[in-house]
Amino acid sequence: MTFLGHTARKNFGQHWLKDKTILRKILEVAEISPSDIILEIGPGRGALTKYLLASLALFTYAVELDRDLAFMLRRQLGFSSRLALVEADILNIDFLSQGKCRPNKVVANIPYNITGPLLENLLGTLITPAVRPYERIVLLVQKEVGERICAHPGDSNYGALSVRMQLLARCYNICEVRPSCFQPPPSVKSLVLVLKPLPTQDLIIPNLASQVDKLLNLCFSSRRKMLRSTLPNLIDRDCIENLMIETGVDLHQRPQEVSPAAWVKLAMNLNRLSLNS
Ligand SMILES: C[S@@+](CC[C@H](N)C(=O)[O-])C[C@H]1O[C@@H](n2cnc3c(N)ncnc32)[C@H](O)[C@@H]1O
Repeated sequence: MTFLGHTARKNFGQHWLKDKTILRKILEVAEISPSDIILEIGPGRGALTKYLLASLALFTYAVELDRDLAFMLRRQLGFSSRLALVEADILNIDFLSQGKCRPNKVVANIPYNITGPLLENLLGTLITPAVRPYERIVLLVQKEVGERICAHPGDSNYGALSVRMQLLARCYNICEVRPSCFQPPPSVKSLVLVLKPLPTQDLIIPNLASQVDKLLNLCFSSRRKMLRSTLPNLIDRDCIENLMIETGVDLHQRPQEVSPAAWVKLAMNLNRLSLNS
């Protein structure tokens, strides 16, 4: 697919969003107000950027890796005093540590091949979460990944990613996006995902987070086993009954059935048991 002589680059995940209903939906769920400073990742040919410029947003940073597209966009939209077009790899930029003019929201149709590191860049990790997180992150992601992030205990796709993400942010699956909404169409379905990072006071402390991390790695590596069969790798078999009573978590469950809050309770008690021993 060529745009002003530019052929879409597969390795940069270039799929231009052309469906106006989806573009409007993204803007709607971003809930943009006049004080918002937006970060757009990968403006590409500017489909979403134009909507952001027409919105109430105070200012938009658009970060594009592709030099040719950045050049074309600068010529097309560079007149706007409410837009800074940054030619860079988003993974090398830390907007969160900026001062007063830092973006407070992210709105983007991202290249799917960098979803994992990008989420880490935007939210931090369970052990080292972003200190002053974005208020709201609206992303188009691969449907399968978005569904895993938003999955509930008991869903077939609920896993360690769901728990880690839900302990960092409220996660909402807004709507599915068909491949035909893009040009060229990607080979996978997509969805609009909204993440509302939790305020710092609702995050778990690093010590506890590393225990949760350890628990998730251990238990989800044997996802068919009941917790009471896996946990003796971490604590004395004799403590299992106590752990069940003190946490109220049924250890006959498999990891896929355990809620994020229950993982935290388990980790808290494991921390205590290991301090006592
Ligand atoms: C899926 S396209 C979206 C384009 C446009 N926003 C749209 O909706 O039509 C992803 C865009 O991200 C850019 N991109 C890829 N990797 C990037 C990175 N590491 N940093 C910044 N931009 C990147 C690509 O060049 C491409 O323009």
